[in-house]
Amino acid sequence: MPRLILASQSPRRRELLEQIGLTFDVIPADINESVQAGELAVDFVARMAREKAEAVARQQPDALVLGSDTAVVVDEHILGKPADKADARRMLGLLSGREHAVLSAVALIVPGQAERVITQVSRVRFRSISETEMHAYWRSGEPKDKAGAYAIQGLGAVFVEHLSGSYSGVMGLPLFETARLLEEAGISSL
Ligand SMILES: Cc1cn([C@H]2C[C@H](O)[C@@H](COP(=O)(O)OP(=O)(O)OP(=O)(O)O)O2)c(=O)[nH]c1=O
Repeated sequence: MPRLILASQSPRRRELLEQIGLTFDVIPADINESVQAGELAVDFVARMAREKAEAVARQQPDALVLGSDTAVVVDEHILGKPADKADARRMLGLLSGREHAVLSAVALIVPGQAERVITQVSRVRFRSISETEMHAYWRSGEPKDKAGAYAIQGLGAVFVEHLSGSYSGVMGLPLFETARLLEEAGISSL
């Protein structure tokens, strides 16, 4: 069995990949995560997932490497992780009382093969969030390292009126798409 590496520092991604019974190592990728002028959100997340996988594959040329990226998109805004409390407040204000998209891309590099990327799109509708709740939510510590300043798997679940798409994708690693990529490469969960 070839070695599988998850190119991520995210504890959520590690838990999700463990959920489908895979054995793997974790090596975080250190890349520049800024959006290029005029770049569409779908292109941005796919490029980030690819660049994370490529950065680790350069150090580990014999391994299969998975990279992933998640962004929350509302209107033309791509929301990454909030810089501080004011930024989290801004993001939650944009998400309050309406629907947004969560884009999660996963890239797989297999030695000697063309790189593959799948981008999964979910739609999430939030109820209205009051100013008091935004402050309380920030104080919980949860928004800090999450795209869009919320976590569907945590306290943020109370805002989620409706989800269509992939719960694991919103959390950071779409498992259906990930399993499909790995199966094509000969790694099966079952
Ligand atoms: C929307 C949402 C995001 N998130 C998290 C998943 C990701 O960890 C993070 C998005 O940031 P990313 O920049 O995609 O990932 P990361 O920096 O945490 O990890 P790495 O780049 O090393 O792979 O937000 C949740 O945990 N729950 C949610 O509901």
